[in-house]
Amino acid sequence: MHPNALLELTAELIDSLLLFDKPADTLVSAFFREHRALGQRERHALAETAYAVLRRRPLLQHLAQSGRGPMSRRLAILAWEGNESFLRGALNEFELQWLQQVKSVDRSKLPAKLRHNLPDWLVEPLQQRLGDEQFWALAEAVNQSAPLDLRVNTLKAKRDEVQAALKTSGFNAAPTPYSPWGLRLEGKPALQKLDVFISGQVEVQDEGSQLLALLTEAKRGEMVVDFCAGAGGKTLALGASMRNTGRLYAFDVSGHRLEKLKPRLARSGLSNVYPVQISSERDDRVKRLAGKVDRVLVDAPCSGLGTLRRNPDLKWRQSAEGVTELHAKQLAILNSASRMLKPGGRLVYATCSLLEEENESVAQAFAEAHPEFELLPAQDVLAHAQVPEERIATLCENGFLRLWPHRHESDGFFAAVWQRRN
Ligand SMILES: C[S@@+](CC[C@H](N)C(=O)[O-])C[C@H]1O[C@@H](n2cnc3c(N)ncnc32)[C@H](O)[C@@H]1O
Repeated sequence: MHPNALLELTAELIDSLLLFDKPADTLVSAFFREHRALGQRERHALAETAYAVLRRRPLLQHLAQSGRGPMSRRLAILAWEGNESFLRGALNEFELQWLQQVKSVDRSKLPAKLRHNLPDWLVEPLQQRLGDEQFWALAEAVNQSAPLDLRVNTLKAKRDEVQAALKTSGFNAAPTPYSPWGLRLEGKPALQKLDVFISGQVEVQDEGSQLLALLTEAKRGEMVVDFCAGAGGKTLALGASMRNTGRLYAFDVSGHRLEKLKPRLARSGLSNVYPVQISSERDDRVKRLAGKVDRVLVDAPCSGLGTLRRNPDLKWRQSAEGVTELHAKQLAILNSASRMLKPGGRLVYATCSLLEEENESVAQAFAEAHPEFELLPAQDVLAHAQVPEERIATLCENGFLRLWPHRHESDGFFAAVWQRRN
């Protein structure tokens, strides 16, 4: 495709993303379906450039003011993530000079909000929690793209076998530092074509998500509920750690998300999973399981702010008011889900949010209302779960799991673990 045509298409995509009416990944997928002729490299440049605009929107909009022509084209030029000389082939004389001039701006002298590129409502709680130095490290980390992590399906293969098979196919992967199931790939190969993927030996799953399933420690023959299963990333990990025995219910209010679990289940070789669409957390099927379940994982709906590396649009689509509503929803789901546990049973509450309001504050409200649940320090649970002992301390704060993109190279996650007293 001619450079200018690709730049114009990129500007068109940016225009649609900046409406913020749908998730960016949904819009990008729909855009690629509409433009089937685009090659792999063109898609990469287009999507990465559009995501770069979402990541650094305040900075780029500020710098773009001095240019000419449609704003989305200026943003695409400034954020361009493809080949540099290809871009130059798309620019007119004015744009070439302008780009040169903008590149010479000393960005370290710009106001803080143009350097961290986060909305005010998010800056305050994060700065308060982390202090200045860590806050800036986090702001930098969430503006990078995330590595590609795989979880090895231990029902079908061992981690070192998959690592060797990937190497034979020309891909380098290293064991993840914390999860005993994880491999981190170099680059971003098209996995769908690889044998290890087709045969269900691996699934794509961020290392942080793997740690949530590890905290649940689902065992052979147990009755387990993944209460907010979605497309089943954690369900698959739980089913494998149950060695395909017992009963694993995958609940979710979204039938559409549960549908996406089906092909993944087929690849995984699991036959102990029962997907169930519930109407709400108060569904009769939830009530019927009261006091019967060994382990419940509540991977609650949340702001997703721990996944900003993958979903940078979330910082512009979420709000302080939205987070307050989520807190109430999370507590309601956790309360309902907790009733299913039998004495001695384990409850895990998790989010991929960075904010205390969705994390410690929900855990604290739950604990105050439920003295029948005793907190199990996350560091003790992780020590059982084959996470390397010497690394566990860095993963936990005040007895909770707390993962941060700038410290752990994973998405941001929180988890609290309780046991129901006898
Ligand atoms: C963080 S996502 C789950 C991701 C999933 N566990 C995974 O590993 O891929 C939260 C899920 O909660 C579901 N959800 C929202 N409200 C719910 C409710 N009241 N009861 C159960 N699930 C709910 C959403 O549909 C969404 O799929």
